[in-house]
Amino acid sequence: MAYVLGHHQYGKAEVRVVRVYRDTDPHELVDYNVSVALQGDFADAHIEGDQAKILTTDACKNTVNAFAKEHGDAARQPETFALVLARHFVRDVPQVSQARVQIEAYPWDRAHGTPHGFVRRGDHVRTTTVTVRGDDETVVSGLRGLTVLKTTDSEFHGFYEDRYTTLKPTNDRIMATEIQAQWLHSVTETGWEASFSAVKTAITHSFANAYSYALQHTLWEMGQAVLDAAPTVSEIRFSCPNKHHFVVDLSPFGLENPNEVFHADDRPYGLIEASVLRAEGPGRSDAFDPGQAW
Ligand SMILES: O=c1[nH]c(=O)c2[nH]c(=O)[nH]c2[nH]1
Repeated sequence: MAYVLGHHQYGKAEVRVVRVYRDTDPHELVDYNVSVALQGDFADAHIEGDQAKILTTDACKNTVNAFAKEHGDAARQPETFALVLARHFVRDVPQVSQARVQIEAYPWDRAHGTPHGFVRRGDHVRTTTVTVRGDDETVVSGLRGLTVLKTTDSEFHGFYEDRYTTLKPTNDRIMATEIQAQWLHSVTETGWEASFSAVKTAITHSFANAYSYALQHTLWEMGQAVLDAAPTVSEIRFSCPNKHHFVVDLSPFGLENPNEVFHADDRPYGLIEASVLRAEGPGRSDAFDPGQAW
């Protein structure tokens, strides 16, 4: 035959499951969007139309929902929930050789101290990508949608110029971005919530405090801050749009504008991406969500 089947995987994407812990007072909840991708002995489904080895994607969805009850404790953290799910698919379904479970976790805050009222927190989404292949397990945590801005301590000048370059150099500008980051752990067990919080704090602290000569420079500073703060993180990858803020020309109105009034442009945007990793650490590119622009 002239053709061979290349990479293939399948599963259920975006199972929206909310788990309420009613046996606690006050109630607690987690709110997840779970995607499962399986690899294994599935070529016959493509080539022969033979479904004998296909665990249905419907069963994948059912497993996610059932595990939210049966493994309620694990479900409290996205990383542990993804681990029990991925281990199940690999260990209990013989034809599955690799399971990747990705979870987006939507944070909720308790409303006004009530035991059962919540307000969805919109400042970021927490993410995880867990991959299990035999005994090999990788855990990547992440966040997206974390929008940050600083009103000064950001310069951009000295750049290469060609005949199409019109950008004016600046010694003082607004810098803003919507941070998307994923970081690889060298462990599969830790206090996931505390770990997430330490990384998020390192990112925002570094963004706010480190003097910036470019968004590229800020990614490098934030990456180092995370590796300093989290000894069990071996690599962090950033994908950050430069949310340009342009100084509005108020001279037609006889007004000066010393960096006070800006137009917040939404597109196009510079997209700056970088990975920061420990020099001695082994790279595990296969652990990361390829959905991020890598
Ligand atoms: O921080 C920046 N990095 C760039 O590469 C770039 N390019 C650009 O036009 N503005 C900026 N800002």
